[in-house]
Amino acid sequence: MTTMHGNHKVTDALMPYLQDPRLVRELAYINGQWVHGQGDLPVFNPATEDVIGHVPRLNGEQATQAVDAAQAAFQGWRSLLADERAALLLRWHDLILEHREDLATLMVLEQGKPLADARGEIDYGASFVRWFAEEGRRAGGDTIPGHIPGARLLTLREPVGVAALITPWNFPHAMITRKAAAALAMGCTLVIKPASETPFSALALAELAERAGFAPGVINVLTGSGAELGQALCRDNRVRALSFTGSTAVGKRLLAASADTVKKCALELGGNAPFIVLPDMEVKAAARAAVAAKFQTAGQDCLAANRILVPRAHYEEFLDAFAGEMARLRVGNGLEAGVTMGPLIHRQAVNNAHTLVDDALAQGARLFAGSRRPGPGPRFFLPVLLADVTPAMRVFREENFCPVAAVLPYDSHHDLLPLANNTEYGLAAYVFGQDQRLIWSLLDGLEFGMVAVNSVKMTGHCIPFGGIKHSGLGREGSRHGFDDFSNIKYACLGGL
Ligand SMILES: NC(=O)c1ccc[n+]([C@@H]2O[C@H](COP(=O)([O-])OP(=O)(O)OC[C@H]3O[C@@H](n4cnc5c(N)ncnc54)[C@H](O)[C@@H]3O)[C@@H](O)[C@H]2O)c1
Ligand SMILES: N[C@@H](CC=O)C(=O)O
Repeated sequence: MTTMHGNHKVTDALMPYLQDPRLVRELAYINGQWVHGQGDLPVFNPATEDVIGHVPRLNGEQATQAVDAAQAAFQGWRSLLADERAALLLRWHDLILEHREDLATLMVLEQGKPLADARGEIDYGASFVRWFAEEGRRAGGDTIPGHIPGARLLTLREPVGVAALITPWNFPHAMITRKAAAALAMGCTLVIKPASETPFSALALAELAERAGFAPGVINVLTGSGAELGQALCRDNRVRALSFTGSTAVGKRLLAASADTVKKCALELGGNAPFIVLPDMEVKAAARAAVAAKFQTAGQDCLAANRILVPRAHYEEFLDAFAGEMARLRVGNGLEAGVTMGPLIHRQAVNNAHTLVDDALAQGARLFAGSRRPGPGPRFFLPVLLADVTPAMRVFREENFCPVAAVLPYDSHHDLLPLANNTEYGLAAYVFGQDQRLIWSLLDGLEFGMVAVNSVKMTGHCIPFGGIKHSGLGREGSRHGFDDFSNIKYACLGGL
């Protein structure tokens, strides 16, 4: 059922939750128009499995129409002064924060994370919009001390043109703004394809961008099958940059599909973070940090501590402390006060979690704490602590992306780098301890794009976020965030 708000159809399932129901858009956004598709896709609340709304299933032809619109808008957008683009971005930023509560509530309803985490993501996502609005004012080129008599040498930093952004469901707001803000500030125009599980966060961003005054075609949002729409965007030669955040498997397919059109490809892919506890680390503090690093976003986080390495001398003590901290987690509907861990995104994710635990137990792991009983709904998985994990187990080799903690002992610090680096992934790693010599030895030897020492919090608008190996290409945020959306043009002015 729906209710009209002006010319705005809003699903009744969401009405009671929002101050501004017009933020809910059940249509895709192309060239400043809200459009239907070839049928509709349901959007589910993962905590209750209620259908909270529908979005259109667009086809490849409509993806091409979106690229048409972005291409048509590009010259006008890039020709604005950096200050003019910045003003629009800051207006968008302000509108996002003005609607923080509604955006966070909408995120809980479609993604499931606790409301406090959703509010945090809105703040995190908005911080990229402000950051790149300001950085865009300083994104110039260089002059070069020359080697050619009578010539002056310089570089110009130029927007690539139309950028396609394909984003995941686990951070349905911030993974869009982290890309979109950099691309827009640089002068690119956008075609955004959010995850089908969480389209409303993306469409609400488009609604607020429209209110901020972005011209038609500058920002376009497609809804529908990732495979169909993604392929259309990859094949389109006018799309000059593809920025993808998602699984390594899909990222590899998109990289291959972009080869024929030689696009700039930025890939933010999966992780398999080691969490290293050094022998001089206070055990209870290490356990508290490890629980926070493991169960953030119910483990559905690219930065989640996937493998926890503990010195054998403190092993059982750590397991007890970890179990005690894990027991404090409150699993439930993200809208309920006090809930600290929500559901997984779909039933398949729950099945995957059980399969990982079964595989580990079959190979000798210990179920040290936690329960295999059902949670408060079909998409819930209660936290589990596995001890005596080995590199032979899937829970060690794969990105778990669920609330299953995998802990293993080590005997010597010489074991740490071989264990930590024993993965195809290379996104993030954690080290907790005081021995500076050992910390620096690990910092030098860890094959990861980001290393956090004595801190679970590592991410933010000002840091170069990204991985190496099979965790991706490129960096988002920081001053490096423009690289994936710009080209450097060299100019040699001779005969002077
Ligand atoms: N490195 C990072 O910054 C980062 C951040 C968040 C999530 N992730 C990773 O994302 C993964 C979880 O997100 P997910 O389940 O949405 O990933 P996913 O790869 O299944 O989907 C990501 C996006 O790609 C689209 N997609 C799916 N198949 C496609 C195809 N064949 N062609 C084009 N597009 C396609 C989806 O619709 C979605 O929009 C995890 O591996 C996680 O580690 C990484
Ligand atoms: N937590 C990550 C998102 C990955 O899942 C971030 O902060 O970017």
